[in-house]
Amino acid sequence: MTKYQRIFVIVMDSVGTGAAPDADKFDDVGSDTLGHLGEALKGELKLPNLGKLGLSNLRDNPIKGVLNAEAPLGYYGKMAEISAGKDSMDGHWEMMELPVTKPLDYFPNGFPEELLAKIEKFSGRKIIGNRPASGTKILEELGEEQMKTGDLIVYTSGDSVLQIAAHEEIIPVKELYRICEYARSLVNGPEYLIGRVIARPYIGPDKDHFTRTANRHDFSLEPDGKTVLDYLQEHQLHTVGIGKINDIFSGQGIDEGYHNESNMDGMDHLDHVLTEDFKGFCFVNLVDFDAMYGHRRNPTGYAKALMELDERIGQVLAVLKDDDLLMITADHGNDPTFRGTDHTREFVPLLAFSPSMKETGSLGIRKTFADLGATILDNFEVKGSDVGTSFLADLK
Ligand SMILES: O=P(O)(O)O[C@H]1O[C@H](CO)[C@@H](O)[C@H]1O
Ligand SMILES: [Mn+2]
Ligand SMILES: [Mn+2]
Repeated sequence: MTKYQRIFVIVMDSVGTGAAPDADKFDDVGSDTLGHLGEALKGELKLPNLGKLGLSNLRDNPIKGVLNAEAPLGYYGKMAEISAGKDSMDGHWEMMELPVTKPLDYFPNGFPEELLAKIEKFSGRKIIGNRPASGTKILEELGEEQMKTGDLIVYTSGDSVLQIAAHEEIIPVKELYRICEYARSLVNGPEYLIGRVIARPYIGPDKDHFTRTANRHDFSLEPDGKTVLDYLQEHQLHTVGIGKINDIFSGQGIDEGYHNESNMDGMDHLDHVLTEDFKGFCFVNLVDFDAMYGHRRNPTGYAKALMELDERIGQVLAVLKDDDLLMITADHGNDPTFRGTDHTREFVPLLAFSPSMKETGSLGIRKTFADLGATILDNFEVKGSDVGTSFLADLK
């Protein structure tokens, strides 16, 4: 029998909770997004609702400012990742029981000339940049040049991403999307296999005033197999994607999709979906933690965004029905106090709550993010790929 009618999963993008067992392979030993945020905020990181759900309980050492709940509301644990990379796509696909086992290509020394030449020919524009960079820093360096020449700014990071930044008034967003779509078609393998081509539009008069807009668009690889979303859809269960979810899965397996302008806009969409009557799964991604604060190595902004979310979580808890299940997690780390500006290979939190729960407790350390997807399928009695292990029976 279906235990929960509606399952909601909120992915707090990049909110990791301590270096993963394989962090050494990623040069991320010592990273801890939540732990270091607590320290940076010197006790001022107040997360009463996430705290009640067990956000500190799931750790060996509590987050400074976030007390261990004596009686947590629900179940808590943490999950390790088995995917080859530490990008959003790896994390989300793995949650949906499709871990990325083949390492994707990344380009620490920039993209090959031959690939860029094709993009230049297609677009009729020259390419500048072509190196790993922070997306805001590279605008400071090359944005004004782009405004004069109309060249494309191409850059990457430690992830498998090809990012194209373009001033909206110089290269219209539609044109940028067309160029990105073309670039996407060049990197679906076998020669080059890149996780995401990302359009990065921005506006502003000069280098001190450039801001990136919500017209960011991620062109992801299409999932190379069935995900939990597909299995649910095949069984007439409703699937909703809020925020980057639609992009991350190339729309595959998603019935209803919402684009987010910000974390709070994403929570507004969730509030709306919470009023809908359906049987199925709503998957929410909140990207500001990552894009606005993690990569920018800004702990204060990161903490403020978490506190804003915490307040909204409180409101969500108040409207959940007995046959709803809410799970909160993350897709990787992005420790804003760590060296560099890349994601960090970390455990992610796992919080599970339903008003109907009679007991509370630990879900332990899960070996893969796929346990989350396995639990969702188990709930709806749908058979999937069996990559993960369901913890449905533990939720009492
Ligand atoms: O520095 P910005 O442009 O935010 O880019 C970051 O965003 C990408 C996608 O999350 C990461 O790979 C990193 O490059
Ligand atoms: Mn992410
Ligand atoms: Mn990121």
